[in-house]
Amino acid sequence: MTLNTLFDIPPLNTKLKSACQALIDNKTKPLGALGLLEPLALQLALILTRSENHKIELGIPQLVIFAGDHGIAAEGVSIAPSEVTGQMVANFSNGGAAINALCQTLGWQLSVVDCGILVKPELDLNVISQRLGTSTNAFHRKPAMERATLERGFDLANALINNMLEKGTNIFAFGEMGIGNTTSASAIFSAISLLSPKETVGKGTGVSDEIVMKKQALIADALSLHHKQLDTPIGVLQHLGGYEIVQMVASMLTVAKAQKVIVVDGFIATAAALIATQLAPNAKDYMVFAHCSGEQGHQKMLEYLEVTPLLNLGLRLGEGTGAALALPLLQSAAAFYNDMASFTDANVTEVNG
Ligand SMILES: Cc1cc2ncn([C@H]3O[C@H](COP(=O)(O)O)[C@@H](O)[C@H]3O)c2cc1C
Ligand SMILES: O=C(O)c1cccnc1
Repeated sequence: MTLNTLFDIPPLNTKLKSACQALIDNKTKPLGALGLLEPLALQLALILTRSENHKIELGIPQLVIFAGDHGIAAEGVSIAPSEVTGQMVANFSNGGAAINALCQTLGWQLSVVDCGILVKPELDLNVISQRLGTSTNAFHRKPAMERATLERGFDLANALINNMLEKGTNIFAFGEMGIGNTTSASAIFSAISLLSPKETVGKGTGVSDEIVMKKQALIADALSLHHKQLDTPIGVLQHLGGYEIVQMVASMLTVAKAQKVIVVDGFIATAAALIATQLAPNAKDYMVFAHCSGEQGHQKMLEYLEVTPLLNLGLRLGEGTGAALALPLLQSAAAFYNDMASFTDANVTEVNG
């Protein structure tokens, strides 16, 4: 597969827009009274239905966690060493992480993908192997990865998601695990937005102010080292990204190309969404932004993308937790769209003019 085949994403079926909006407006409630659930229902209808008489049918939702290790972690940019990435992968497989508890409660199907972590997971773990290496290069010294590695990551993720699409999945969320990956996500955001690292770097797992300054300095070094290669989204991803971020970008593009729903998680997932939308602007139409995380920089990233998140719970975990939590809101939007009566049907006096 060449990368470009994923950039050609069909626009939403805007011919349906006024009919679906009218259907929402004619339901027995004051205009707009269901708040953000209303544009959410409209978006779901435009993605998943083919006429205003059709219901929104959400299938079994699929959450995929992509894990990868980062060379930059050796600079001490996190509260944890890189080994914790692999330990958490085992924890996901054994059902003991926050995301397991949420998926279990909310009904997400969960898959875990090793995109390239320090030590290969034990064979008895339920982990899909799509390894691109053992760790990226520290990006303040070298490109995070080779271009061919990025392309291989696109192929692997594309094949995995196409397989899930063939089973009928129409709602996806992507989580990540990778010690040091908030530094990578901030670098990506700075390279694309041209905001200084001071504005894009936060505390990640909860590092000290001193480490925050170190993260900023490492990113500033990387931006100046690679500046000639940062003028395309693929250049940014190759030089500053991570193996898990590459596979998230490709997965998002694959889902958008298939015209299904992507629920976007926190800071790192939104950095992947940022690259995906730079590569294919129409991809944004298929994305629901689940939440604004506690990571400083996430709100600015959402503003840069001109999107409104559904939740603001101060989460700062990743793993797909924020995306998982948004599922009941998507289900509620579909439920009111599918099941509420119109003023005419219910014999209620039309109040919306
Ligand atoms: C035990 C543990 C579980 C996690 N689950 C997600 N993350 C989150 O923290 C990491 C990013 O933050 P930073 O850039 O500061 O390393 C990612 O792995 C992310 O998924 C975790 C981090 C830890 C330590
Ligand atoms: O917003 C996130 O996704 C996030 C924030 C801090 C650490 N890991 C993830």
